[in-house]
Amino acid sequence: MKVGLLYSRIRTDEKLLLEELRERGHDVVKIDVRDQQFGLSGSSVDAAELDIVVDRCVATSRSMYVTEFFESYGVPIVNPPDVASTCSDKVKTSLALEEAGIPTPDTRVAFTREAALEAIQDFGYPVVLKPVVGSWGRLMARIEDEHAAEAILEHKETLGHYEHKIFYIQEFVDKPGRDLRVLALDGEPVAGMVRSADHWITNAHRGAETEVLEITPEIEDLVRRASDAVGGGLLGVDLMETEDGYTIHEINHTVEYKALADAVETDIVAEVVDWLEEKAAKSENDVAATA
Ligand SMILES: Nc1ncnc2c1ncn2[C@@H]1O[C@H](COP(=O)(O)OP(=O)(O)OP(=O)(O)O)[C@@H](O)[C@H]1O
Repeated sequence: MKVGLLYSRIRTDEKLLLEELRERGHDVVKIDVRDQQFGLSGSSVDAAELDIVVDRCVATSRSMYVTEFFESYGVPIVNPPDVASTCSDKVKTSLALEEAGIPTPDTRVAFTREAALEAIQDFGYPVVLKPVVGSWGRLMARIEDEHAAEAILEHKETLGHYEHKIFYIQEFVDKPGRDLRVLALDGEPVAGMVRSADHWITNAHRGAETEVLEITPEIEDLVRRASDAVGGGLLGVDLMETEDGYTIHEINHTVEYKALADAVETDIVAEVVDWLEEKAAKSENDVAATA
């Protein structure tokens, strides 16, 4: 198959994917989105010759728009723009999970400092404030008291880009020093890891320790439903443990899998490529059936 790889930086994740695709004899067209222009009916890349496109842009802004273009050029894309749009925005993700009846941390959004402070006081301390669009735990705050709340809200309102004036306030989940990441392909869990840290933000790239997560039927069911809720695809579903069971706080649409690949025995990159092959073949069959 001929695969278009959209990227702006080749990380280990992309290297692993490229290696697996090439080992299997697939033709890969590397598309550095920084060098391209995307027109309404086509770009300098011949989209018609691609069987599938994989979006690996690090910047959410690029990922959001470039997926729109390739979908409009009629190429199957992983992940499609509607999935990127929901997963890249914490408000949309929270609403999608809630609508699907999936446990997710209680969250409120406010647009002014005053309204945000009221919401924070309703939750009580500690409370979590997150940017609506963001990753790697950046610019997240665990707020312990009113003085800190006032200062952070003032800073965000005064110094922040307009997106930072959307205050996304979330209950603090008193998790046991770890969270869980499951990689899923159209809802099917491939592998999972536990990320443990002394810090309340337990992201792997911040140095959390990782170990294999046993995917229980309960986790499998939640991951499948969470994936369906945002439109499926190649996703990283993040869960936290609470006294009342799991809660899902995040679904990543350009998921990094390097840490997971290191933590588990499963050859996750091979599984991803198997799945891409199936997707490309299915799309070819669908086209043939309608021709
Ligand atoms: N409400 C919460 N209560 C307690 N801890 C939380 C809460 N929300 C997030 N965390 C911790 O912070 C980490 C990062 O949170 P989140 O995934 O929402 O941010 P992110 O910037 O989207 O990170 P990533 O891109 O790595 O998924 C989580 O893995 C978890 O350890």
